[in-house]
Amino acid sequence: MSRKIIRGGLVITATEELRADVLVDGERVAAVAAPEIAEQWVSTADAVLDADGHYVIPGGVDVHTHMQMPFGGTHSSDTFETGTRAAAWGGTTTIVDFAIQPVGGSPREGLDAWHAKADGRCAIDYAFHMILSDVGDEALKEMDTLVAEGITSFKLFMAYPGVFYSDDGQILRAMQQAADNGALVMMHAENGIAIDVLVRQALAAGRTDPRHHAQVRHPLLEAEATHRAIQLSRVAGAPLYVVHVSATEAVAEIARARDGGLSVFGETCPQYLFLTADELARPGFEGAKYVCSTPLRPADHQQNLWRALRTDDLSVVSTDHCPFCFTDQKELGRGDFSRIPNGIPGVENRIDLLHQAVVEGRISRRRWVELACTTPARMFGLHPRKGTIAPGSDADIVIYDPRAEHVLSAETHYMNVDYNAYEGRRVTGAVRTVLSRGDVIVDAGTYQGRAGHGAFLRRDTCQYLV
Ligand SMILES: NC(=O)NCCC(=O)O
Ligand SMILES: [Zn+2]
Ligand SMILES: [Zn+2]
Repeated sequence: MSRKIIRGGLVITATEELRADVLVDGERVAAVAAPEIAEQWVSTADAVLDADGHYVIPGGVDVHTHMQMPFGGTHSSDTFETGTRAAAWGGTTTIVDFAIQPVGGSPREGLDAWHAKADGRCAIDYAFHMILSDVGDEALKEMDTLVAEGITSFKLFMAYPGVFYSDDGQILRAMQQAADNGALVMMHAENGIAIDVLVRQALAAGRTDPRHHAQVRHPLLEAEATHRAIQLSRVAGAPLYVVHVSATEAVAEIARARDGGLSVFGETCPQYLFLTADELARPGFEGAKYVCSTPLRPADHQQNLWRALRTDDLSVVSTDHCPFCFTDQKELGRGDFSRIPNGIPGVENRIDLLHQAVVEGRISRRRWVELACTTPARMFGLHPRKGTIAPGSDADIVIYDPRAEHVLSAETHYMNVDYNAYEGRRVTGAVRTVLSRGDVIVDAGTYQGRAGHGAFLRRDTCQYLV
């Protein structure tokens, strides 16, 4: 087993920042100690990684990705191989992707299909949530078995009628099951029935461009669904995690629930923090690159999202990485915005974008780590194995250069998609070295990882529940 020392860096976790060295023994962190104490490790080490002038942070945990996901007549363009490699380049060492129960099929079929896609192909460790798209007696029973297998969270959709949509009765039943088996229900909270009416009206009136995507997906329809999901979860006695929150009015619903002592949690994504609905109105069909749901919002929503991240009304920043190429996939919705495959790429850019928020004074360094690594790991039953740097944790570690500048671009990114949503944006801070379970997989611009290094993680249940 190889012993490595990471020397001279500033170790940042969600709770502290300290000048310390980190001893890695095999796949795990063996010790974190002051440099004078760590001095004695040097003679027994196989490698010393110099982190002078760098931050030493836990590897990122991205709990919302969609690799190779069937959607809108196509598949998201990153495979587990390309997507996890890109994640590694961007300092993320764990993803939790969404397996999908096929309509008319069982969650088990969905899980088997996702294992087949991911097994032997991932560069970093991975786990699955399960999307329930056909809630019935059998699927509800299977939830219990899946929890026992480490699939401890289930996403339901109040949007996309005819695709993933569940009605309120199905949602309530799934929540009741989760209240019994300890699973966490994740909600795509948009009123899909009302949205579909507005979509039909817009198309009939000839409003077919990408910018109408955000207009029909009204903030109040996000807020209404968020409110309804919270009330259903109260009736069921189950906790609730609302994914990709973008609207001020939806944040207010979550804040009110949390102030009332409910186990309700919110996630947002970099696209809602750094991009606005103006992107959808780009010339020609360019706006299609920015079609995702919930949609990008007008600029005034952003300051509320940032504030909610500071007050913990929003607790996690994930990417909802769901890439579709502009040239041949987004194209499917030319002339009808409702046919544009929904999703934005970002798994490679999250750590850098959030660091930019540190540089700009929006969040602290510890909050950066908490939002991107520690809380997602705790929320989804992966902590303390993932999301922190402590004796016994997996040695998933990023050595981060806080001063290096670089420009986000499709020319240089590793995601398998032909555009970057943040094209041309200059950021301060860059990943230098990435360790995944003790192995160096990225170092100084070279990739040393391999498909199949990443292992499937059986997760515990959410650690925020009382
Ligand atoms: N978010 C999005 O636009 N696409 C991925 C599917 C989902 O998360 O709803
Ligand atoms: Zn969603
Ligand atoms: Zn998603």
